[in-house]
Amino acid sequence: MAVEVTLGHAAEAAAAVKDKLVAEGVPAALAAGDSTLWGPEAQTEAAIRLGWLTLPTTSRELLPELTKLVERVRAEGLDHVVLAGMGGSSLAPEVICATEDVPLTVLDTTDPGQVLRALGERLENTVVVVASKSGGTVETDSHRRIYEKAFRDAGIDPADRIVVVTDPGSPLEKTAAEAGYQVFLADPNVGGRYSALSAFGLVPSALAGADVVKLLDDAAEVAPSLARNEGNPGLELGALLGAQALAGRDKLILRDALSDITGLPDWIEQLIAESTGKSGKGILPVVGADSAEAADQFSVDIGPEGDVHVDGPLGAQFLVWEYATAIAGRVLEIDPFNQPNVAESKENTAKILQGRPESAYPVVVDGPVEVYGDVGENCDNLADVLTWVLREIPENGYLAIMAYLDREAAFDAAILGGGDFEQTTEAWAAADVATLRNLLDYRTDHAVTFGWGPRFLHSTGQYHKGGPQVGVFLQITGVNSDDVEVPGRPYGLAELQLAQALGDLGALQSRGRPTVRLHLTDRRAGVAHLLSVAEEL
Ligand SMILES: O=P(O)(O)OC[C@H]1O[C@H](O)[C@H](O)[C@@H](O)[C@@H]1O
Repeated sequence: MAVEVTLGHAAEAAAAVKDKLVAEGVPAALAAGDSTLWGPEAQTEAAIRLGWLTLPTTSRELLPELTKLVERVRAEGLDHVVLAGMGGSSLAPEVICATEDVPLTVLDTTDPGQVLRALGERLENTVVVVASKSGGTVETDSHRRIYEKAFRDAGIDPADRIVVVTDPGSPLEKTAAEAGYQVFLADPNVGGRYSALSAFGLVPSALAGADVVKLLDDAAEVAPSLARNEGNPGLELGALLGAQALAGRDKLILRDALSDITGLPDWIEQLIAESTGKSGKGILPVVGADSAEAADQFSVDIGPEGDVHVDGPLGAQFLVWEYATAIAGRVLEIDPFNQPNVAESKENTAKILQGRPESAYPVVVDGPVEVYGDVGENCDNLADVLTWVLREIPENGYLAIMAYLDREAAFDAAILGGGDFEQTTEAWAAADVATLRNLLDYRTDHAVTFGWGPRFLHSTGQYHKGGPQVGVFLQITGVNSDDVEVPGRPYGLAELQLAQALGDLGALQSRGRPTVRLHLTDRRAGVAHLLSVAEEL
């Protein structure tokens, strides 16, 4: 089944951009892997970043070894699959498994409570995929160390339970070889966010029980159309994204609209934000909003409905969105394969971990919520602070909420509450800090994004620092009652989590953008207070 892109009211603007791309011979050149399409400065990187175009075929080489691994894991009754991976090393498997409704525990967090929950769940039946292209990502390295210790403490040999996916020659490949872990080497000519159909997408998904052959088949079916000038969904979509951004509609509202796919917007968010958000330009994906409300926004729905929509099976969607993002990069004249500003927050975090964060004093304390930052003088309570934050958003700007908390904490509240489906959903929303996005969105026409830290650092984090400097940043941290030591490191997850939050805050502040940190001195009460204040604004 192919992918259908319906452009609705946006068709005319996209057509002009598409005609230019066709006249320049771009569709066939991109499909053939031409690394010159993004200009001389981008060429060296592009030359080693176009391997995703052929993954629907080349990834099949992995299947025999992967099938054997799946059989072994099944035979041993290991039915709790944990994936430790950040950004491009976990976002695709999360969508694949959610879509196929097979359970996968994704660890892309440094929240001690969230990691403890995963550790506490059926360790004796657990297999862990440690996925990192670079092999040096601090979160994933920490998770590997933590699970190694947990297995050893339980009398389990980590070599029986840890599977590694990485690039050839990475430090993780070396560590894995020394430890005797099974290693799947990924294609090094594929960047992290373009790696959905590589070993990074396939290994954890197959272990969790997803049909990865179908994924490759669906992608292979759409691949030939990507060389065409007409009937090329990647070209249509790329021209649309580029045309909208050039016209000032650079906030992309992404919605799941009655598709069979669950959660694709979160994967697209990383692909588009990291690929386009640089050199003061870019497209900001907004996940969770109901509709485009302002002149700088436009909506694309995933599924068969909506004015502008993209419909088709998941494997094909991956390839089409990757192609479209590369096309949008050409239209916007940026390099869609680098992420020049991601390292900055990581470096700040490393510095904070080496020293001690400077102690700061809250400018406002409102119940279980402490407020840090340069908020206006007349801010006496949380309501004033939130109002100030909303007023600071400039024309064509946006608000980014970034929560370094436990992504699953609200599930506990919902389960504890009992009740039917509706009551459970309500209890969950009332305890989920992500609900703040909807509440603040309701108070402004500007785009409001929500990201879980440190997950978003590997996604929209690039855009916030490298894209147009029109963001206002609301960071949320919380007290940790538990901690998890990171074996072999002088810090635990709680310290790492706070250092990541403060490291990114520093990077945003250095750009002169308004930044506020809300610190919850009691997490549950803090979230409840924050939501009730936002509701009353
Ligand atoms: O797979 P890894 O090397 O661990 O990288 C995980 C993530 O790290 C960085 O933040 C990159 O900007 C992302 O594109 C990448 O997906």
